[in-house]
Amino acid sequence: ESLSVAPSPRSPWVVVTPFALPGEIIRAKVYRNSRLHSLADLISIVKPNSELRDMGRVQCKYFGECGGCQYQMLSYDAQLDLKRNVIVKAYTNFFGLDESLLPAIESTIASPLQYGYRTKITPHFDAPPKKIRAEHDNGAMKETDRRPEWLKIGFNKIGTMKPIDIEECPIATPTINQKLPELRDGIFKNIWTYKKGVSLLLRDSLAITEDSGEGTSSPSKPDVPATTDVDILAETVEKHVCVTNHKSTVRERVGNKLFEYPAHAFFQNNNSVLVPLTNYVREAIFGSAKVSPAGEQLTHLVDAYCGSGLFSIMLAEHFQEVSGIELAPDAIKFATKNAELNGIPSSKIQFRAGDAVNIFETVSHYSPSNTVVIIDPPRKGTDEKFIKQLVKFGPKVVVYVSCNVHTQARDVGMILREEVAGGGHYSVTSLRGFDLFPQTAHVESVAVLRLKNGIPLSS
Ligand SMILES: C[S@@+](CC[C@H](N)C(=O)[O-])C[C@H]1O[C@@H](n2cnc3c(N)ncnc32)[C@H](O)[C@@H]1O
Repeated sequence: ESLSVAPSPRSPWVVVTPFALPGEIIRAKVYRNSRLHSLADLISIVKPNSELRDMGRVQCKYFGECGGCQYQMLSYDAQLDLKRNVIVKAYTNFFGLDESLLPAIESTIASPLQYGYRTKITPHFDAPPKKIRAEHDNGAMKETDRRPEWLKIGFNKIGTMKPIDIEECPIATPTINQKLPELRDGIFKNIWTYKKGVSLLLRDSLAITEDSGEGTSSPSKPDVPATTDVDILAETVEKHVCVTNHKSTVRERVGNKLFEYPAHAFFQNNNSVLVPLTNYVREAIFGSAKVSPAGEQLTHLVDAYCGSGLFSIMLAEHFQEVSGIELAPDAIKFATKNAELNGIPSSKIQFRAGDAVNIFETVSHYSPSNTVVIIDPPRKGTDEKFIKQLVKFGPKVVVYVSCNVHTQARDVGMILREEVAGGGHYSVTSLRGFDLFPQTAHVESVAVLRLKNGIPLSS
């Protein structure tokens, strides 16, 4: 979205318009007025910012209409720069402390895939409108295998809650795009059976074959218990399939590890960036030479908001003991299963279902000065209760991974303000974006905090 400020003598007034870039002169039509700002549709670009905009880069036929990927006219480097600015602005507005307490915000780390990366999409459609259903029920309408004009299966039109029809999604993986037409055809054929709108699910998964235990696979009975089996799987089973049933199991490979999770549950949506992301977190903790800065001995890991165990399992080999916590019980079952799947003994890694704040009771035997806590909460961020417990525990290193840099900036500010029980404060030692969502305005942000004695705070 672009922000245009109405010229004086008007009172401060901002017009929010999608798809416009800094420095452009645009013609826009206001469709809604709110307090201190209006929302507008872009009608035309009177003077483009030709340094930034190149419409030849756009790869999606729905660009400008679909609310999804607004950055396609930008070079990838410009997208990464803009995302860095989002982090700078979020910390300027929400950190709540002096910005001199922050390190230089480094350049955003690129995604290896910039299209064809999304492993999950959820197109949706509305049920037949009443009038049309009445016509159908009266027998006044012919059955058809083709999509009726009123039926749109796709993503919301920008600025609305109504879907536009989407036949392909260039940011989704090829496996998902191959499945989409078949799924859409099934809906055309059965549209009169839908009384309500439906959100579809398409997830890219590695095939789980007979050999690898499909059908027998259950959280309590791991289908691939030993590391050697994982290696065999790596060579033999890398066929991708598209999972559409919310209750099915999805399997993904991240580096030399395998992860399974229920199709309806959370998993990071860009597989291509997960090795760079988890390597980055490892290096942020231990230093690039795997030598911990200034004689730190980091032997214990706490993974708060652990989902199905991505960070715990990817980093387990670098720690003596790992403990994860997550609210969703089925994600925890899969995290435990994933540890087994990758040959990590239960004596070393444990996962618990519960609110993240409860983890500090269960790791009271961990020595804080040897402990790293990873926090990866949902968009709303973490909360004061968790932060108070975190600081009371006082781990040596905190890595805060976030898909919402605004709540992250607020939470990091809160952590820095608290004084640790044994004295000292946290300081941010690195802050940088990760591009999990190329072509879109979203950015993942990773902040690394270390406990220092006697760091002065200015607010
Ligand atoms: C952004 S996801 C991160 C998951 C995992 N770290 C990963 O990378 O796959 C956030 C997770 O936090 C979980 N969650 C939400 N609220 C929570 C809470 N109060 N305590 C613990 N986990 C929570 C969600 O179920 C979700 O799995």
